[in-house]
Amino acid sequence: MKPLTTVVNLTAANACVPVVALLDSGSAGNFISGSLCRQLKLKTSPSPLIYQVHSVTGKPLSRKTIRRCDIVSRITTDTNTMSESLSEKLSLLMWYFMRVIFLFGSMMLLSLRLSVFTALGLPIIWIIPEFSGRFYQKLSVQVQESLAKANDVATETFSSMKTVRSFANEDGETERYKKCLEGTYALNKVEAAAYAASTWTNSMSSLALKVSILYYGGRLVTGSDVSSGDLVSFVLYELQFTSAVEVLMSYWPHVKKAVGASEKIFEYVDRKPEIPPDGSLAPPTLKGHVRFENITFAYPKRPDTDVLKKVSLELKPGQITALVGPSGSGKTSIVSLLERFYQPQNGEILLDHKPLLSYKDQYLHEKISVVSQEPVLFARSVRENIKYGKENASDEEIQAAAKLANADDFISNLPKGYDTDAGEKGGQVSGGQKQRIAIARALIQKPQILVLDDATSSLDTESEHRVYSALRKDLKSCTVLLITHRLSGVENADHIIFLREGEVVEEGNHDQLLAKQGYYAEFAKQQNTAIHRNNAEDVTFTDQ
Ligand SMILES: Nc1ncnc2c1ncn2[C@@H]1O[C@H](COP(=O)(O)OP(=O)(O)OP(=O)(O)O)[C@@H](O)[C@H]1O
Repeated sequence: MKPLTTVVNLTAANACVPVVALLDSGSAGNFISGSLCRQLKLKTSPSPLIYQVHSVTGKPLSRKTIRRCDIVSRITTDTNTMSESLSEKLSLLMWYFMRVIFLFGSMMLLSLRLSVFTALGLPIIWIIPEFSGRFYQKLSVQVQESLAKANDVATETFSSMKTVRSFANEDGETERYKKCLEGTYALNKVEAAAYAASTWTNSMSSLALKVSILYYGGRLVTGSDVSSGDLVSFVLYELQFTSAVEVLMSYWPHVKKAVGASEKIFEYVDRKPEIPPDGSLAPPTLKGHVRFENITFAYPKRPDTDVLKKVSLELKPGQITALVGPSGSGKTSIVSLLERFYQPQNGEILLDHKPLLSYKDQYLHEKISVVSQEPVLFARSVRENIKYGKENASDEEIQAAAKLANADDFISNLPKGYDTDAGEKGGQVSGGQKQRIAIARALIQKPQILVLDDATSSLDTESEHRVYSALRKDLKSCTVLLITHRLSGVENADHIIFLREGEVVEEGNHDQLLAKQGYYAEFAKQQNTAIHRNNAEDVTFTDQ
């Protein structure tokens, strides 16, 4: 790893350089690879963001919520520290340790008194580096944390570049990044000073020991207790001995640090997820009948706020069930529970009359496909995006899924058709096109339960209608949960559940709910008013 100061000097010059520099240096800026995650068997659990943050010495710093980037940089830093120390420094430490033993034995053969005198002086060269080492170690943790923070800012800025630019806030972000780097730089200077001071005190203490041995040895020679030849041999051995002890001293903090880092890594590996382990059920056929029974749920971050209160609902196979309600009423939370990302505090979720908990996690995620409002596409071709998760899908299957999602026409009109690059996070296709590719990606899995969480919000009414008609025709036995704010979508549903402040307040079909003149009727009225208002505005605009 390059010295940190080099990294910081590089980073100060240009906002783009540091990321590269940090990545190259293999320091906290590195991203953990998926394979490493798998090797460490890290579970991306629902409450993924709650971890205990530890210093590299393994002591808990505080129980707080940290971001993914923090976890990523912490794990990469710790794994780097551990692998470096174990591969190189531990073997050197063992070699020097054997050397110290051998040299001290030889010294004892030459003069027992001088050897005892040397041994008495050893604590001096032990204690001073121990204290300076602790201080240095504390500082290096701070430097790593500060680097991780700077890296967070860079990552966030680059991944939201469009938003940054549209608010003309490039300078603001550069300033934010600069401030983080300045903090790191300041810490680096202190770290460098501490390093110099500890090296200096180490050398001075061992020099003091050598001088005292020479003085005491001289007196022993004068008193004829030791021959001058033995003293010379002893001093030669002692020089080797102290330099070996110095090397041991300098490597010791690294090994201690590696022990702390390894404790942390194994703590992650052995971490017990806050949700109960999954079951073993993976039946060959699944009907897709879902029941929520008296579900009460609060997010771990806000344990006092129940977002779902005694919710009971049923999703039947072959039916489209629409979940409607004001923003924040808990619709997406229901999906998260169905995906087993969280565990409800009370109540039970049943899938085909068996507790959701008894199913294998992977099986559940194969059988349940969720398309969200802002699906994530990968920077690969449209074809690769559609067959994501089903790598062996044939071209015919890809096209069939795209047709179902009403995406085939626009994909065929793209410059390279299905081989057109979707761009980073799907940046080279429109919002509606992105949603249709995501729906095709979900459909190719042939899920038994399909959840469309505002997944057609960017489609025009005509395209939306075509998607629903195709779904209705093709997914006859599939359970569809449709979350939408648009009346045009809800009207396609067989059953409608109205959620308000975490409670099911009404359910039935469109006509039944309209007749009730309750919340749903009000929702429909508002939608119609909005449509009329939009139409009127369009007319006025055209007149002008
Ligand atoms: N990860 C979270 N941690 C804590 N609270 C959360 C979390 N996610 C959502 N909430 C809160 O839970 C409540 C329900 O959110 P949810 O996303 O389920 O609502 P929604 O009905 O899907 O809203 P929308 O229609 O706007 O998507 C909201 O008050 C929200 O602030």
